[in-house]
Amino acid sequence: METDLQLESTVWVGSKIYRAVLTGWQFNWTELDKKNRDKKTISVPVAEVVGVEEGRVEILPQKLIDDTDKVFTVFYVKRSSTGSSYGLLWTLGRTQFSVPSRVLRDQWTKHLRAALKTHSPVRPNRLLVFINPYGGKKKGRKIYHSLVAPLFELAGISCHVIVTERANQARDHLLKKDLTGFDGVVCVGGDGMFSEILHGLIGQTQQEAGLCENDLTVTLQPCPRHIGIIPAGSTDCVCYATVGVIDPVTSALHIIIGDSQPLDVCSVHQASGLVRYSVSLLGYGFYGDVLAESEKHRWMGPLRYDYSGTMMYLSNRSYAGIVQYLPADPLLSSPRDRTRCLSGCSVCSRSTERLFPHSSDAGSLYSSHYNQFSSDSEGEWVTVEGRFRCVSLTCMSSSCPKSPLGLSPSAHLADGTGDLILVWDTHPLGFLKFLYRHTSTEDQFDLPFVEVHRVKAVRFSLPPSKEEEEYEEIGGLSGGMDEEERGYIETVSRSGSQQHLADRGPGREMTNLQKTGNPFLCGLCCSKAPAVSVWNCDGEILPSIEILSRVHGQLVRLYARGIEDGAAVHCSEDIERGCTLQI
Ligand SMILES: CCCCCCCCCCCCC/C=C/[C@@H](O)[C@H](COP(=O)(O)O)NC(=O)CCCCC
Ligand SMILES: Nc1ncnc2c1ncn2[C@@H]1O[C@H](COP(=O)(O)OP(=O)(O)O)[C@@H](O)[C@H]1O
Ligand SMILES: [Ca+2]
Repeated sequence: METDLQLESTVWVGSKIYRAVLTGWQFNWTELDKKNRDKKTISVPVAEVVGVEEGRVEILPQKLIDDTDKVFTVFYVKRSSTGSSYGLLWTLGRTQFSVPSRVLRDQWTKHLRAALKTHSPVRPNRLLVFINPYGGKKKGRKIYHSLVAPLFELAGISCHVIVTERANQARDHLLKKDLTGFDGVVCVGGDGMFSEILHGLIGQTQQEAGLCENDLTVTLQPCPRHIGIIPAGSTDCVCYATVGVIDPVTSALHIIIGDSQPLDVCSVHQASGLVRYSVSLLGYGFYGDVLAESEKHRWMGPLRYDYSGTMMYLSNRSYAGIVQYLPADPLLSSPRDRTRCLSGCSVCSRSTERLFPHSSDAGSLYSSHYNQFSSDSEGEWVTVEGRFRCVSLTCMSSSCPKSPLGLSPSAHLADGTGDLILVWDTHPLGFLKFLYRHTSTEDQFDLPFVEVHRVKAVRFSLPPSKEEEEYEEIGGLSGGMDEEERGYIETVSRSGSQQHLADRGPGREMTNLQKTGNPFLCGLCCSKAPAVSVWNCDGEILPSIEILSRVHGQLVRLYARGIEDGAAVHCSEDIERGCTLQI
C-alpha cells in the first residue's frame, strides 16, 4: 500500500518476517508468526528517526556500508535506563530491513526521508560547533570527533567546527560574526563554555534588536538560535538539569531531532550596567569561596571542586549582607511544593502563555515577549539582613551528578522565576547537614536556618559597617585571578560611586587560611575571617559584590526536552517523599 507519506509492506529483519507500516507520524514493524498473526511490535515516532540509509550500514565506531540492493537501514532513538542518573539514556537504535526488490527498497527510503522532512521541520541543517579542548578532563575533542560527529553526519547536519584557543573566543565570535545560515550553536565543554555561548547569543540578539543589555528594565529579545550542549566539563549542570544524564550521545541525539527546551536566564547588574548572565548558580558565600579556591587547583580537573569544597567547609565562614527580593506569584508554584519540572511541565507551559500572551506558536514568540518587569506589576520587595553561610539564586533545579536533585529540586526550567536560597549562619554540623542533603533525597530546605523563596528579582548589598572593610581581604578570596583581573575588582559604594580596589590603600588582611596554612585551625580556632566573599556566577567570579539580578523568562532555547517522565520510574525515593510528578 502506498500514499504520499504512507507505506506498508512485508520486510525481513534477520530471518524473521515482519509487517512494516509508515503512517506519517509513526514507523512500526510487527513480527508475524507462521500463520501471519501479529506478535511483537516495535514502534518509532518519525520525529525520533535519525536517518535512513540504503544497504547494511554501521555507524559507530566507524561508518561501514555494504550496499546490498534489497536492504535498507533505519537509525532511531532508543531509550534505556541508566540506573544511577535521573533521566533516560538515549542510544542509537539500528535495524536492517530486507525487502523482495530494489524498487521496494527505494520506495521505503524515499518515503521515510519525506516523512522526516514533513514531520520534523525543526531539525537543524547547519550548526556552529565550539569545542573547549581544556574543559573537564580535557576530552572535548575526542568526545566530539568519535561520538558526536558521526551521528551529525548520519543525520545530514553540516557543521562548522571551531576548537577554541583561548577563553571567550566563542563568545566574541558569536558577538562579531554573521551567523546567517546557522540554525544553532553547539558547545562541547562544561558550564563555563555554555556560559560563553549564552553571552554571545544573548548579546548578538540584543544588538540586532537594538536593545540595551545594561538597562535592567528592558525586556530582552529571546534568542532565535538554539544552543546544544555536548557535556565535556566538570559540573555539567546545565546539561544534567535539562537532559537528565551526562552523556554525549544522548545530547547529540536531542540536537539531531531538533528538541526544544526554553530556559530562564538571570541577568546580573551593578550600578554601571550588566555584569553577566546566569542560569545555574549565582552564589555568594560558600559557593563563591569554593570557586575562588578551586581556580588555584584547576590542574586537578573536576576534583578541584571536591577539594576546595572540603577546604571551604572547614574554614567555616559566614558573611554579613542585606538581601532584598521580589517574590513571584505564590499561587502559580512554590519551591516547597515537591513537584519536579519534567519534560512537558505544565507550570512551564502555562508560563509560556503568560510570558508570550499573543503568540499561538513558537515562531511568533519573538515578536510578542511580554514586559516581565514593568514597575506597576512588580509587587512588594522584601528585605532581610544578617549573616549568611551562603546566598544562592538559581533559575532551574541545578541538578548535577554531585547533587542529582539539585540546589532547588522543585525549580522550573522555564517559568520565568528563580529560587533564592538563604542559608543563615549556623553551627558547622548544621551546615554540613545542609550540604550533605544535596547528595541524597532528604529535603535540604527542611532545616531551621534555611529559607527558600521563589522570586523574580534579587538585590544584594553590604551592611553599612562592612563598607570600609569591603575589599580589604578580597585578595585572599580571588585566588584564581591574576594581578590584572584583581585590578578590575570594583564596588559600588552606598553613595553610588565606584571605587577601585587598587585605590583603597594598604593593609589588606590575609585570610586565616593563608595565615595558618591549616584549614582546621583556620576555620575552627582563628577569630578573624574575611569580611566579604565573592559571587560565583555559573563558575565565573563576578567583579562586584553589590548586585541586582532579575529573571528573564525563556530567554534562550536548548536542544533538549527536560527530564523525561520515564525517569520517575527510577526515582522511588521521590515517590516516597510524596512528589507530584508534573507531566
Ligand atoms: C558533603 C557533601 C557536599 C556536597 C555539596 C553538593 C552541592 C552541590 C551543588 C552543586 C550546584 C552546581 C551548580 C552549578 C554550578 C556551575 O555553573 C559551576 C561551574 O561549572 P563548570 O564550568 O563545569 O566548572 N560549578 C561550580 O560552581 C561548582 C560548585 C561545587 C560546589 C561544591
Ligand atoms: N581554549 C581555551 N583555553 C582556555 N580556556 C578556555 C578555552 N576555551 C574556553 N575556555 C574557558 O574555559 C572555562 C572552563 O570551561 P568549561 O568547558 O566550562 O570547563 P570546566 O567545566 O572544566 O570548567 C570557560 O570559562 C571558558 O571560557
Ligand atoms: Ca525558572
